Amino acid sequence: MAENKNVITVQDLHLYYGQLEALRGVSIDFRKNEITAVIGPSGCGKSSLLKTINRLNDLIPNVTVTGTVKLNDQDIYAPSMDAVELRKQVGMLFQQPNPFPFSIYDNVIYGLRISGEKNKQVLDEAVERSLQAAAIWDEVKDRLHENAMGLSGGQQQRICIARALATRPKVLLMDEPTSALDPISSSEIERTMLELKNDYSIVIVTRNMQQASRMSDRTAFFLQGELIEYGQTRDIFLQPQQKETEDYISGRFG
Ligand SMILES: Nc1ncnc2c1ncn2[C@@H]1O[C@H](COP(=O)(O)OP(=O)(O)OP(=O)(O)O)[C@@H](O)[C@H]1O
Repeated sequence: MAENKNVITVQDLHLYYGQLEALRGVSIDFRKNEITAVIGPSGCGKSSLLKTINRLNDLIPNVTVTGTVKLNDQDIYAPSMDAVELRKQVGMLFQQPNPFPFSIYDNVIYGLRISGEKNKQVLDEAVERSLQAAAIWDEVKDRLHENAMGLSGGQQQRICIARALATRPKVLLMDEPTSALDPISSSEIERTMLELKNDYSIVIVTRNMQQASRMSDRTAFFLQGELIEYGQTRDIFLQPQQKETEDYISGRFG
């Protein structure tokens, strides 16, 4: 059997906040070891899609989800799927870096500690491995027990990446991860992402068209809760098939 290249498979996904239909029958696959950019104007459902993939929408009252979302072959909405376990496999990064007000070390091991890991050697190794992968080890290795809130915004965001990586996720969801950062910190995060895609699959929501075009392998364009066009990033940017896509990426709306 051919190896499945998709890490996430979404089929006919509808998501309602009360009466409001925020996702209208979305079917999309995200490939392994690729960066996929999700673009579209404000309110088109980008964040809702991301939150559906690690079931963060479970926390919002009156949300209804229909359709299927699979992580490899596991249905993430199956009753047997534990949401905490899922979020270890599908990590998420937000616009504002959100480290906990603890030490750098305790931030990184957070997910391992809540799953009961107590072995100091295992935790120490996870901290070094994750901070290395998030490209911040050299900057913080001598201050692991200082409060993470004392770091710059870009450093905090890389601590959050390390925190997500510590549980060895399969997928990283990133919701505008650089939009609150200065240009230098943003390019550090971008460089980190390009290294991470060797080992992880990344889905990034971005409003920055340059970022989408230089970082991603594939791009998905959404409008009013619908997937309008999805394909190789160069095709979406150079030869969009839909007029709405062309209008959006050329800055005519949004
Ligand atoms: N918690 C919520 N309760 C009710 N409606 C919501 C909620 N979250 C999002 N919505 C609505 O769902 C629709 C899609 O919102 P979503 O945040 O997914 O869009 P987005 O494309 O990420 O927008 P933006 O680029 O502005 O962040 C919008 O109409 C929004 O107002």
